[in-house]
Amino acid sequence: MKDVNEGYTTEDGRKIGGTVMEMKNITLRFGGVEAIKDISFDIHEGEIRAIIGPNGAGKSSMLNVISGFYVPQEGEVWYKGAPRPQMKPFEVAQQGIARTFQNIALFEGMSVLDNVMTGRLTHMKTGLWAQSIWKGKAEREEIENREVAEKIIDFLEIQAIRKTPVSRLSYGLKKRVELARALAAEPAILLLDEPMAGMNVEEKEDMSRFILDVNDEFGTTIALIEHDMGVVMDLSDRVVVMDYGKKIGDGTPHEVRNNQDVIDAYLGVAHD
Ligand SMILES: Nc1ncnc2c1ncn2[C@@H]1O[C@H](COP(=O)(O)OP(=O)(O)OP(=O)(O)O)[C@@H](O)[C@H]1O
Repeated sequence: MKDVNEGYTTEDGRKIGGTVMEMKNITLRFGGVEAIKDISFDIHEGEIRAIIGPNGAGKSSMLNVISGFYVPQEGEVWYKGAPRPQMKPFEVAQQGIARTFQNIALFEGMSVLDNVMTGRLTHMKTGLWAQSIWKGKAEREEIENREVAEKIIDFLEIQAIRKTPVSRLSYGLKKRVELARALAAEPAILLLDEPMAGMNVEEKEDMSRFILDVNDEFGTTIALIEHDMGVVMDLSDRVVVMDYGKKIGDGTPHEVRNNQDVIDAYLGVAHD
């Protein structure tokens, strides 16, 4: 049942692996509204894959299908060469798919470090019962989790605020802490929901750099959604373009930018 394609080489000479995830003929309806209409695309190991489209195009719905939050009425999600059975979002997370949210979803009263540690939950094997009878194992696990969290905090340059409650941070830093928490899960695929939304130019540049660094340093496969086309073009290896629930373009940023359907869709709507 393997359905893994070959890898490819990007325009700037980076080697990308084979298919790690495949959306096959996905249709998702909310009552009479078809949010996703028969869409297929793949995500390769190690690439940065963007899904873009104007407001209401169906991007969030697609991200929610990937993360297991929505179950499509038609189509299949294939992961690592096999169809993924219907599962709950936490089970999808346990399979190595982590995400950030468009509206920051951090524990505001907790420190940066504690928030990042919550990203390790899917890796914690020792339950409360085991902890009470086998303290050593729980302690070892705690130390390992702490090491991963600290490594990511260093990598994203947030050491100076590791003890600061999240409520006191700027918007841009909160977004970076959210990225840190998702990375703490050491995901195979990282899903970013409009990572640059609401940011100023400097914050956008910082976030772009960190996304590229994460992909480069950890080899993490990244799928992100964004409605601002400009933001993702420099960042992405390949781009899917959605409009009114349909896929209207799929290819390298260069190919997509020169696609007439994409140009029309973007010229036809107001942007913020
Ligand atoms: N839970 C829901 N119930 C009913 N309709 C929904 C629901 N979620 C999304 N929709 C509809 O599905 C369509 C696609 O919405 P979606 O949020 O996926 O688009 P989007 O591209 O992410 O938009 P944006 O850029 O504004 O976030 C829209 O018509 C929307 O109104």
